[in-house]
Amino acid sequence: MSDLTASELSVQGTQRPRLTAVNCRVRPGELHVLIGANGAGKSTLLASLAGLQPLDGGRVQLNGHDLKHYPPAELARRRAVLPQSNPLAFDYRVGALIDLGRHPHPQETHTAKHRAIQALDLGRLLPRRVHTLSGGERQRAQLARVLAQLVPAPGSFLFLDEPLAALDLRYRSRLLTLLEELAGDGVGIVISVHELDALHDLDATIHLLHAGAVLAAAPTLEGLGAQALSQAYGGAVHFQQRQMVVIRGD
Ligand SMILES: Nc1ncnc2c1ncn2[C@@H]1O[C@H](COP(=O)(O)OP(=O)(O)OP(=O)(O)O)[C@@H](O)[C@H]1O
Repeated sequence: MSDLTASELSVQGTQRPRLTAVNCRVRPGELHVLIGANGAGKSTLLASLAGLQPLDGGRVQLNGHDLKHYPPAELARRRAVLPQSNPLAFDYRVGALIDLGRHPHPQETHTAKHRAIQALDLGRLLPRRVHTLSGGERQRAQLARVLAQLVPAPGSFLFLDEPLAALDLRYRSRLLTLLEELAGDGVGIVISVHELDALHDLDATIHLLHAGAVLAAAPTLEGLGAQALSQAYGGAVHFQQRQMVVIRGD
C-alpha cells in the first residue's frame, strides 16, 4: 500500500522547536488540511512530509521506505510540492512555467496539465510573462505547474502550502473541487490553509497545529473543539451561522 507515514517528526528552531514528535499518515485518496496560527509549524510539517525539510528526529516513509533514500528523479514522479513562496529565477511565459512541471515525465503525456489549465482558467494567460501577472494569476500559474507534475493515480502525493492565498472565491472553489477530484483518483493530498471558511464542506481531515505539535485532528472545525481552537488561535472561539458562502462546483 502506498501510504506516506510520518513518525515522531522533530525539527529544532533557533528559539523553540518547530516540530515536536508529530505523527501523521496519508493514505491514497485522502485529503489532509493543516491549520493553525502564524508560526504554528504548518509549513515545516508540510515540507517535512514532502521530504524537503531536514529532520532532527523521526522519519517519513513512502511505501515503507525512508523518503530520504528515494532517488530524486523517482520522488519527483511521485510527489509534487507548492512551497509558500516561489521566487522565479527567470521571467517565464506562463506556458513555459507550467511545462517545467512536466520535466520528471519526459516520455509520458497525461491529462493533469490540461486539467489544471482548464480548472484554473489559464488558457488566455499562457503567452503572458509571469512577472506581468497579478498576484492571484501568478498563484494560479504556479499551482498549474505543480499540478502538471502530478500523476493523478494512487501512489502520487501532492503538497500545497497555502494554495488558497491570493485566489478569489471562484478559483478557491475550483481548486478545492479539483483537489477533491484528485483525491478521488487516489492522490494523497496535504495542504495548509488560513481560510477556515473554505473548509466547511470539504471532505478532509483537518489537523490543528500549535507550537509545533498537532493539538487535534477531525473532519470538521467543530470536531476539533472550541478549547483546542481557542488555545491555538489565542482567543475565545464561537461557532456561528456561516456568514460567507464559498460556492463550490462551478
Ligand atoms: N528556516 C527557519 N529556521 C529557523 N526557524 C524557522 C525557519 N522557518 C520557520 N521557522 C520557525 O519555525 C516555526 C514554524 O514556522 P512555520 O513556517 O512552519 O509556521 P507556519 O505555521 O507555516 O506559519 P505561517 O502561518 O506564518 O506561514 C516558527 O516559529 C518560525 O519562526
